[in-house]
Amino acid sequence: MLDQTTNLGSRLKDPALLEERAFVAGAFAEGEGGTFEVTNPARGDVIARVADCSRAQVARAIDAAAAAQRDWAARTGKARAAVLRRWFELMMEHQEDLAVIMTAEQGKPLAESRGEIAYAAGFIEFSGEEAKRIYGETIPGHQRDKRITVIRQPVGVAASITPWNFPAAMITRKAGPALAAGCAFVARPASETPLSATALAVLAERAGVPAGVFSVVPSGRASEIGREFCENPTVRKLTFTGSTEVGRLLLRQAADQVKKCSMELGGNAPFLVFDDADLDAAVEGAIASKFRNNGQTCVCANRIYVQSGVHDAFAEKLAARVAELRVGDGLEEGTDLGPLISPEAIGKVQEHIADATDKGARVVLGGGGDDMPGAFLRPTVLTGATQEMAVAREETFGPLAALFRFETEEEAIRLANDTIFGLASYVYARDIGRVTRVQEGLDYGIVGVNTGLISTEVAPFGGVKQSGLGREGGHYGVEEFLEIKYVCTAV
Ligand SMILES: NC(=O)C1=CN([C@@H]2O[C@H](COP(=O)(O)OP(=O)(O)OC[C@H]3O[C@@H](n4cnc5c(N)ncnc54)[C@H](OP(=O)(O)O)[C@@H]3O)[C@@H](O)[C@H]2O)C=CC1
Ligand SMILES: O=C(O)CCCC(=O)O
Repeated sequence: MLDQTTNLGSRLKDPALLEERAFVAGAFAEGEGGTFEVTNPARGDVIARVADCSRAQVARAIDAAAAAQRDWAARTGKARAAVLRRWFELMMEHQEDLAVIMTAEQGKPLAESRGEIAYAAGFIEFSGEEAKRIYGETIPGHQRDKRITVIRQPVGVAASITPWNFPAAMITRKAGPALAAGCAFVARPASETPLSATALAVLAERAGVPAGVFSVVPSGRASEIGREFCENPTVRKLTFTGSTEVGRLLLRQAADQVKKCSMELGGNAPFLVFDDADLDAAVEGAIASKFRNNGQTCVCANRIYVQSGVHDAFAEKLAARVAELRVGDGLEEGTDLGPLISPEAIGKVQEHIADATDKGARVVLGGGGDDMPGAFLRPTVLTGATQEMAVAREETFGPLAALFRFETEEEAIRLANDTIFGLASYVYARDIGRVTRVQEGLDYGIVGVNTGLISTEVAPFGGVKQSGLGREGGHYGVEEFLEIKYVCTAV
């Protein structure tokens, strides 16, 4: 173990949560592929060497899941709920340690990491409660001697591939509902952020999740593990969060076995501010949405459309608020914006800024050229953005607030929908008729009305168009892990 790892461990009340091994079939194990390095994006130093699971090791985790699932699925919903409740409680008891681990590997400020742990634990809690309510149905028979019943059963072994931007919540948002439904689960975390996942495994074991029901297989070989999940017939459900590009690839690979898939893919969220909006609230909403996780979420406002009558006032207020945001190491209290996940991620933001300014946009604050070391980037606000710019077509995934001007409601809806994506969208207005028309006109899976924060474990999160398939959260999330069986009985 490296010095920095030891240092990180010494910050924890429970150093056993800092786990570099994989969790396969109920046991912590070294990686058959050796190890891969995890770095702290705020400093660029190596903080851990984590087990690099081989494809064969992942196959064994899948076999163990299949074996463990039979008993897990046979338990009552109440019994599964009790285990999930304990897992939730342990996450909250260790919230601070889990947050420190997350910030060290991901970079987000501690306050956001604490928030993510509560959010992540919420999925385990909520899904566990839903385990008791996996109801069937009776349907009046189509003939005098026929009785029709519908039952819901677990889909089988589920496997996940998740990104680095929410190292805990993207796993629990899938694993919680899967376990509630009676599935066993194999999680492959992003190679940048495996430590939050292995810490979850430590707590799952302590909570009494049976051996094999939840495995964590970190690996530096994403495409190999993706192939195993798609080609191994024991995996009946693949659930992925990440880029649309990788989502498409996994869908193609999963097609050969007609595997059930949930895909939570890229976004390009429009944030509409109308003339009648409460401007101060709209500015706060834009800050919350745009700069959460330093702009690195698929629901971050990517295109801020402001109606002409309030455009200049909004731009001025927004720039003033953004100027107050403190950039720094997420482990230091008071930091508002941590580093980006990697120096490469900075490149994409800078490209978007350069492309926009080349095409006529004006930088109001920031600008991307900076002498800060590491993966840091000061936030930028620019005006005069248009649909032709890269920032209008692709998600920036960074701290760039691009303002577009519009005149009419129809134009705003048209511009907002002018994208292949359809995950989250936001509207600030006070006229109830306008709000209703706009929320109905937006081709998105999620609409925030007069709020910039829409994420919660109780609601169905997911997108339309190329933003994905399926929903996560609430009872909808559990349904993604259930099959419907119709039974026709002659009496
Ligand atoms: N919808 C969302 O929430 C997210 C969207 N994105 C978008 O994607 C862009 C790129 O980010 P990035 O992190 O590279 O996203 P990716 O889609 O590449 O990565 C997401 C996950 O998929 C894994 N992965 C990558 N390639 C494959 C493959 N061939 N088969 C199986 N799994 C694979 C990654 O592994 P590994 O970590 O080893 O690369 C990671 O665990 C961002 O700028 C953003 O626009 C990114 C993250 C989340
Ligand atoms: O960006 C993502 O990966 C989606 C998760 C965002 C959220 O849950 O709010």
